Amino acid sequence: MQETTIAILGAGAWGTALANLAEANGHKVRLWSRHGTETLEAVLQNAQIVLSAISMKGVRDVALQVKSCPLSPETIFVTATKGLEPQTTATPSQIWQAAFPDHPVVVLSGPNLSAEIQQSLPAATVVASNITTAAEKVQLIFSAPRFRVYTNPDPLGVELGGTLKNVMAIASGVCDGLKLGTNAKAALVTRGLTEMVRIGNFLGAKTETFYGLSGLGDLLATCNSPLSRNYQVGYQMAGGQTLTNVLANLPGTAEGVNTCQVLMQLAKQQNIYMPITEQVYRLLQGEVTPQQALDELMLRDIKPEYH
Ligand SMILES: NC(=O)C1=CN([C@@H]2O[C@H](COP(=O)(O)OP(=O)(O)OC[C@H]3O[C@@H](n4cnc5c(N)ncnc54)[C@H](O)[C@@H]3O)[C@@H](O)[C@H]2O)C=CC1
Ligand SMILES: O=C(CO)COP(=O)(O)O
Repeated sequence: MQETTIAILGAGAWGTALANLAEANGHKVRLWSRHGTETLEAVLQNAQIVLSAISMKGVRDVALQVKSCPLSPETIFVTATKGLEPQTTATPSQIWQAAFPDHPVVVLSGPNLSAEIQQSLPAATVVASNITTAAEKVQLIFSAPRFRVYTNPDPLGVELGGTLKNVMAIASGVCDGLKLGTNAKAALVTRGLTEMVRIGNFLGAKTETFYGLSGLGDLLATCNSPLSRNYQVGYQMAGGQTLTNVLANLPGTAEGVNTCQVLMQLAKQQNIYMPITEQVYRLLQGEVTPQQALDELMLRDIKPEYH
C-alpha cells in the first residue's frame, strides 16, 4: 500500500499501540501529546489521516484546536476513544463529525487490550463509517498479520459497543473480586449485553452490531482480563478500596466511571431500564457496597428473559 501520512492525537497506551501498528506497515506517523514539544499544527501538516486516541474528557477541546489548523479537504478522521460526553451525551465520533462536517469520520473499536497488541499477540478490530471507502482505507492502513481489521457500516453501534462494555467490565471486576463464580459471571455478561442492546437501540445503533467484535467481542475481552482498567476498578473496589484510591493508582484511563454517570442521567431522563448500570453507578457513588449491589440485582422482581 502507498505510504500514508498519519497524525495520531493522544500518546497514551492506545495511541502509541496504534502508532506502532501503522508504522510497522510503512506509514509515516506523527504522534501528538499535549505534553510534547511539537505543536498540533506541525503534527497535522499534510496528514491524510487524523486519528484521535484522546481520553473522552479531552476530545471536544482537541477537536476545537484541530479546527484552527490548516487541513486538506481529503483528510479522514478516525476516532478510537470509548466514552460519552457528560453535558451532551455525544459520542466522540459525533463530536468529530460536528466539528468537521465535510470530512469522513471512521470509528475504530474492538477487543483491543493495548498491552497485548504491543506484544504482537493476535487481535481483531472493526473500522466503521457511513463512508465505506474511508473505512476501507483505514482497514488497509492498520491490517497486519497479527491485527485483523473488519469494516462495518454502523459506526454508532461499533462506538457504543466499546463504550457501554466499560460499565459491564467494572461490574465483572466486582463479580470476580467477590469470587461469585463462573455461573454468575456468565449471567452478568449476558444480561449486560442485553442492557447494552437496549441502550444502544435507544441511541440509534443496530442490534446486530452488538453481537460482533466491537460489542460481544470487547465485552468478553474486558470482562475477563485483569489488563482492563475498568475491570480493575470493580475488582479493587470489591476488595474494599475506595474509588478515589483505585483511580489514583490506575495506569491510564477507566472511561467506564464517567460513562456510567452519563448513562444514569440518560436512564432517568428517558426512563430506560438499566439495572446493572444503576448498581455500578450506586457503587461508584458510594451509595452501596459491592455485596449490596449484588443483592439488589438478584432480588429484583422475577420476569421473562426477553423483556
Ligand atoms: N488502552 C487500551 O487498551 C485501549 C483504550 N481505548 C480507549 O482509548 C482512549 C485512550 O485510552 P488510553 O490510551 O489507554 O489512555 P491513556 O490514559 O493512556 O492516554 C490518554 C491520552 O489522552 C490524553 N488526554 C487526556 N486528556 C486530554 C486533554 N484534555 N487534552 C489533550 N489530551 C488529553 C493524555 O495526555 C494521553 O495522551 C480511551 O477512551 C480508551 O477507552 C480503546 C481501546 C483500547
Ligand atoms: O477497551 C479496551 C479494550 O478493548 C481497554 O479496556 P480498559 O479501558 O478497561 O483498559
